[in-house]
Amino acid sequence: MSDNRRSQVITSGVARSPNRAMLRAVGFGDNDFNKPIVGLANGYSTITPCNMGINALALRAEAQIKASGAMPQMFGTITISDGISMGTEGMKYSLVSREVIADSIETACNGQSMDGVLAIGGCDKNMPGAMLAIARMNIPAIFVYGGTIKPGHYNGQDLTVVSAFEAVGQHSAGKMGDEELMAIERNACPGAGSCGGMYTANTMSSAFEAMGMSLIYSSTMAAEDQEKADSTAKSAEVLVDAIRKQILPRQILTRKAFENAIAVIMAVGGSTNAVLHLLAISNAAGVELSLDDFETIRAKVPVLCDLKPSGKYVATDLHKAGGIPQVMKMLLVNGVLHGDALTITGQTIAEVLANVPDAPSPDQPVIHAWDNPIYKQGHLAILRGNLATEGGVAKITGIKKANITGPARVFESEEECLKAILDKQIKPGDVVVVRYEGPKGGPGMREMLAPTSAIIGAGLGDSVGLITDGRFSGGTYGLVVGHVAPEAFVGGTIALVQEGDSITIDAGQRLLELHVSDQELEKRRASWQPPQPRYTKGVLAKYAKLVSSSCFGAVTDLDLFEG
Ligand SMILES: CC(C)(O)[C@@H](O)C(=O)O
Ligand code: FES
Ligand SMILES: [Mg+2]
Repeated sequence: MSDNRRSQVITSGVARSPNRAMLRAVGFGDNDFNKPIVGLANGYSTITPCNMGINALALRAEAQIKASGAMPQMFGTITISDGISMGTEGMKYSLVSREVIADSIETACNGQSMDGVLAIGGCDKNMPGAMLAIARMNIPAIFVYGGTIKPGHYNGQDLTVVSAFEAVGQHSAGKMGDEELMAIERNACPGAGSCGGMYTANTMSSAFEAMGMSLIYSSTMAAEDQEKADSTAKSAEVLVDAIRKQILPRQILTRKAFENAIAVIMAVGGSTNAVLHLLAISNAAGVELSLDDFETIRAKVPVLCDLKPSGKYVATDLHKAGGIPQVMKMLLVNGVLHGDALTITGQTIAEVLANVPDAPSPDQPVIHAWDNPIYKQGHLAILRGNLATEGGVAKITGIKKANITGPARVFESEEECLKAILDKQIKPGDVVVVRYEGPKGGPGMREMLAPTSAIIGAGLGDSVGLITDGRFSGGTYGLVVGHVAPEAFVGGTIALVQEGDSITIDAGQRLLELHVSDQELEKRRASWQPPQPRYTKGVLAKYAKLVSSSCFGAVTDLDLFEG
């Protein structure tokens, strides 16, 4: 079978003469029509440091695809930078952009019968967006991460953009002056690359490396380093080879691959968004995966890496300490990683990791030894209770105790909540509720980074809980529970909470409970009115109409033609 098995429908036979005429105009010669056509989904954008270095990588990939005997066809994919839109109405487009990116890559590749795709992305949604498309299309594919930013420096501290979010909280709490705030702002983001801690972008790049869909070591390389460009070229070569061998994404994206990704996310202390994105990708790949699988794996996997947001180091430090392969090898030798899962190179995970030492070097502080973890179990816990019958996701890091019972302080939006924190209306012991920020209600589950950073900045991280039907940034930590489902907009119990009601968050018991009698809740439910949708036209309205519960990944194509 030829390597251009898909693209021959646009390149061969008399009837395709007009198609070939078009392709000749973009550089095809007589000998090129039997070569595979490789889509190059280029996430380049100048709006954000996360994606501004990607065009150079895309050009490198383009040259290598050609050199490897295939025909690269570049197209752009959009990006929404959470760091730019955070805290504004625009942030509602963030999760929505994941679907737009997936839809656009699927549309470009399937609409033009491409034989494979190399996707390059930098910011949070580029990665899951690309992987959704890859899983849906099931054509040979590889993901190339644009790379992490290097840390900024100020006063002997390493900075990331989240330092600036936390500085706002400290500034409002009167603990930081204007000058220091400005110095942090000026130094937080020193160049190109995705937000530098173990935030969402670095979490998802690590997950994809663990799943075998990116080359090893590639997910923690700095965007600006030469090795990033070299690894991009290598990725292009590996992809063309995978097209020849017809290694398909669904052979790689198996249940074992998802379990491996979850294990790595726990070990590195990754973002809550990974829960949402892996559920979404499993839906696209046709793999059974549920919230409970995260709990099962969490029980077996310790947090090994001391990384921001709650830890000390950034992704480039993890890279120097041995990167994701070192973490994976530790998980493998301790029996919590599937070594027989396939990678895009055609080798198994165990084969790819063969030369990685079983234990990390004792001369580095980032990756702890297996028997000296940061936390004995994973940090992403799935909570349930009358407030979250479809589950909620807690991130338990950086706090002294993982439970709180206190009075509800109810806010109908992120803005209202942030204002109350900055106005010092939130007191130790309070449980903040931010609702109508869910997949349908927001729509789009905004990330509550400004309120959670303001809580940390005000020194309330250990004494105030926060629950929301929205999401969190990878930069968030504290006593926080997101993805609370069912969401307020569809009449979930979170909609029925009243100011002053008692709420328990207990990560140890995995409980999220509203202490109001069933009878009283029934009464409240009977008088609850669904609110008007915030958007009735355009992409936010389309998303709100189609989107599933967060417990299925907040996807737009869950059961479109069922029942
Ligand atoms: C702005 C950030 C840090 O990128 C955030 O959006 C995240 O999810 O990690
Ligand atoms: S805003 Fe792009 S990775 Fe953080
Ligand atoms: Mg984000």
